[in-house]
Amino acid sequence: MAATNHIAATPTYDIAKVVKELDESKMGVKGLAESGITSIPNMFIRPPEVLSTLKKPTSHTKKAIPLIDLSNFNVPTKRHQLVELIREATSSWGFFQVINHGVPLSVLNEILDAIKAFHDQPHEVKAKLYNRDNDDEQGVMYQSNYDLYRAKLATWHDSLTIWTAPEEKCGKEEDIPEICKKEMAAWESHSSKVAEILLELLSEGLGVEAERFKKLGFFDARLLVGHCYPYCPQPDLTVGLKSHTDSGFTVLLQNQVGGLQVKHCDEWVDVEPIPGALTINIGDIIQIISNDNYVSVEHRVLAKASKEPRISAVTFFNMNTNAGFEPLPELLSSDKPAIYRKSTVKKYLESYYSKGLNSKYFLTKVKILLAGMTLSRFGWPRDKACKGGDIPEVCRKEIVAWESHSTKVAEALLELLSEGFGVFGGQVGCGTLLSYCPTGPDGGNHISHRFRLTVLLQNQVGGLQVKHGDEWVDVEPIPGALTIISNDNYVSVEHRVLAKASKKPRISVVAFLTWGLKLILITLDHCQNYYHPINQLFTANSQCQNSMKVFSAKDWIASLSYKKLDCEIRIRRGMVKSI
Ligand SMILES: O=C(O)CCC(=O)C(=O)O
Ligand SMILES: [Fe+2]
Repeated sequence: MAATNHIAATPTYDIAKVVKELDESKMGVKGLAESGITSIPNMFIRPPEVLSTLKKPTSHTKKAIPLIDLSNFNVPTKRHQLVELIREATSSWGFFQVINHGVPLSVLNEILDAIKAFHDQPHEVKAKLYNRDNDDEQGVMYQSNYDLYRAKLATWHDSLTIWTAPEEKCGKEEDIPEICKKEMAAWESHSSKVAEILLELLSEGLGVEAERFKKLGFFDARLLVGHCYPYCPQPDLTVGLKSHTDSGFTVLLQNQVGGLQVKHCDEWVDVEPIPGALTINIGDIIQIISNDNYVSVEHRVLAKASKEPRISAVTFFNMNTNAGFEPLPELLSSDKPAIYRKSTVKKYLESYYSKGLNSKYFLTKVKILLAGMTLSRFGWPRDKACKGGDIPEVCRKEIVAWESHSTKVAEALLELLSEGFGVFGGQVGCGTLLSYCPTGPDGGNHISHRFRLTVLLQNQVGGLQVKHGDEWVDVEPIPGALTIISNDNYVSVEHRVLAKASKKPRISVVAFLTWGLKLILITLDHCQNYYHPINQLFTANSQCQNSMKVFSAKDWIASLSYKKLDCEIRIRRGMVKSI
């Protein structure tokens, strides 16, 4: 304990070492809290961009996740209304609370008390159960921070986890701690009944047969978790559980301490503890299966300075690791094509862990690409050029202006590149493409077009991604910025556009020319953040590192004499480096 604090104060802080120390001590964060520390070790301190979101907004009308009364679920005349309420809640919030769900209050109180009693046991008792199997989680495990080694930082919680299905992962009867065995069994059986009712109602909400989710195997893998979020001396510097999404279907019971928050319209909304209520949410795989009719929403738990710990009992319902999933065919039509490709739970889990529990990353990976609507106007060669009068009047003036401006940018860039690379000749053609991506995928291929240089302007919706190594990286919308994409003679940069559930369509306007390098972002206005996307795109060992550059407007204008940039390009002999 003292060692951990000592390390926290040392300037050369070896996070991996401290994490290992905490793990090997088997004391959990509860042990740490009880050791009398007044400040938390550095490994728990979240970055400023997270800490700034922990403060409560001062003047908002308080939002709350939907609260749904399940008493009528078996009344045929009321069922439709209930289905609608649940459909609405799951499509807009991804979360809701239920009351009158049929689980006796005594069962709820007993499981919370039993989980607390488990965590309250002396260190020596719990330490015997403390184990970590990062590769194949199964059986019964007690541990602090189940993602301790995968996540970059630790959070303020300890958990007891018990697998109850499938058979081969199941915790052995004798391994389940006596202190909560009976209560865990009752919680599992009752939470499963609630899950069964709700998965039926969710199926009906999609207009598919009531048993659909059950038949897909959502009861095949079951995990019970008893979380404990103990007293934290500095709750403003860390979180109880970091922001994440779940994978399948989750039934959660919390005690009265609170701290669970759900992200809704970019705001963190408290899930207020309601005596007797259960909190329900769907995860990423259900979002995919429902073809985005239901949304999987980020949530987190705040750390608290309350003496009473937050306790939660959670049952996760999932498909088996080897199961495949894809948007339900019943939901698809030419108007509503599949938004996601087929995948497997195994791939989902690999992606989840490889990205430090970033589950949403998987959704972008399996998202089908959009072709969108396109309108082309080719300025060159002449035989391909459409006549001015062919351009729809609604955007004629603007397209002509865009074409002239983007061509100037491109020409200046081409001259620079030509000088820098020492290549001349070839034909400079220009085409303009307006792209509008409302809904609907093309089911198709990543774009890697034949034009040498592309000048692209996008609105703030985002969705453009560039392939960098094996990863798809977002090209963040920056107000006033143009994105330059190019294929050089040898390497072309694959890029694509994601489908979005945003109400606003993605709009982009693109000019294609024949020459270029790989990817450059030019900011045309004063934008403090123009390094951000480029930093994301850079990694130490990538080819892209040598083929991208951010130009500020100032640099760009200054460079029109071509001296400064030209010099830099020449030095790199054909490679453009970052500034
Ligand atoms: O303890 C809680 O309320 C949240 C738990 C949770 O989100 C999880 O384990 O995935
Ligand atoms: Fe969760």
